[in-house]
Amino acid sequence: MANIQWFPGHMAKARNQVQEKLKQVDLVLEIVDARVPEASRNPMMNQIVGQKPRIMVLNKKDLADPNKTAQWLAYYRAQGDEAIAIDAQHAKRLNQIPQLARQMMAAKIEKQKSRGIRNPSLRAMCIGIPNVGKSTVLNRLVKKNIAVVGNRPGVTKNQQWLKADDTLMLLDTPGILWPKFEDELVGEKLALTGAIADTVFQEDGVGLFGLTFFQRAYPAALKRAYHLNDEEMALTPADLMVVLSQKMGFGETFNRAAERLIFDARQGKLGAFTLEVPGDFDGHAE
Ligand SMILES: Nc1nc2c(ncn2[C@@H]2O[C@H](COP(=O)(O)OP(=O)(O)OP(=O)(O)O)[C@@H](O)[C@H]2O)c(=O)[nH]1
Repeated sequence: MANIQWFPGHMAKARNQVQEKLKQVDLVLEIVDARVPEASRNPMMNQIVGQKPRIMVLNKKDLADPNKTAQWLAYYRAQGDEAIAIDAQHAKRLNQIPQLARQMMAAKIEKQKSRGIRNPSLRAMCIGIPNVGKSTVLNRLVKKNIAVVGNRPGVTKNQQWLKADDTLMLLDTPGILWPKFEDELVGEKLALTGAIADTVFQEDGVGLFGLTFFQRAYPAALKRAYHLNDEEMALTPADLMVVLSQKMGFGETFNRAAERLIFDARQGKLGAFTLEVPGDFDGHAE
């Protein structure tokens, strides 16, 4: 959907940078958006991370469907990773992450101690596609506002070592790992959640995608948010969009209703939602 011609070259560069730095760390904190845990990953992430121990951090859990978050946590644990769901924006502290890192790496810590290292520390790299909340997570972990937080995808640029506590050092992503947004479904999911810039997608397509999804997966929330009756709820998504547009006072201008629906979904007006579930990345299975 998006005209992103530079994708392959940038990706190779970022992948090499990450792989180089991975040699310096004991484990990886992979940050994803809990609403789109798979769509918000770089398509090469598993190859890039390889055998490094990993904690999957499902961030923005406040915006995600708790039942589906539980399914994703179980899924990642079954794959051999550790997994945790957090709300980095509102959490005061994120002590669970260093704790989990220490549990995972207990054998290594013991080995260091047996070699006489009194205060062994772990090194972790924090990776994730733009806008999943890496900077917010890092800020919470180091308890200072060091990393630059922005709501524009691609704000994190420089790399630095940060101290979470005496036992955990953190490295920010050295490059930008983009999602697979040349895949239309992935692009639509990322656009609806606000992970990609508004300039690279068409509102009407993304709005219709969102409406179709909410009609199917969260009908009660949709009905409540726009005061829809059963008859309106039974319309096709395209016809329902026209009804919404009229209700919103936009006449039959599809675009503005689509834009508003995207805005409302991102703001949480349609409730907490998750666009995909393990084993069915269309997100429709319950
Ligand atoms: N609701 C909610 N918003 C969050 C959470 N974590 C981060 N955000 C918001 O998500 C947006 C992106 O957060 P950043 O920390 O800048 O994301 P990033 O991954 O560092 O992004 P880049 O700098 O683009 O790589 C900001 O508006 C944050 O306030 C969360 O747990 N819940």
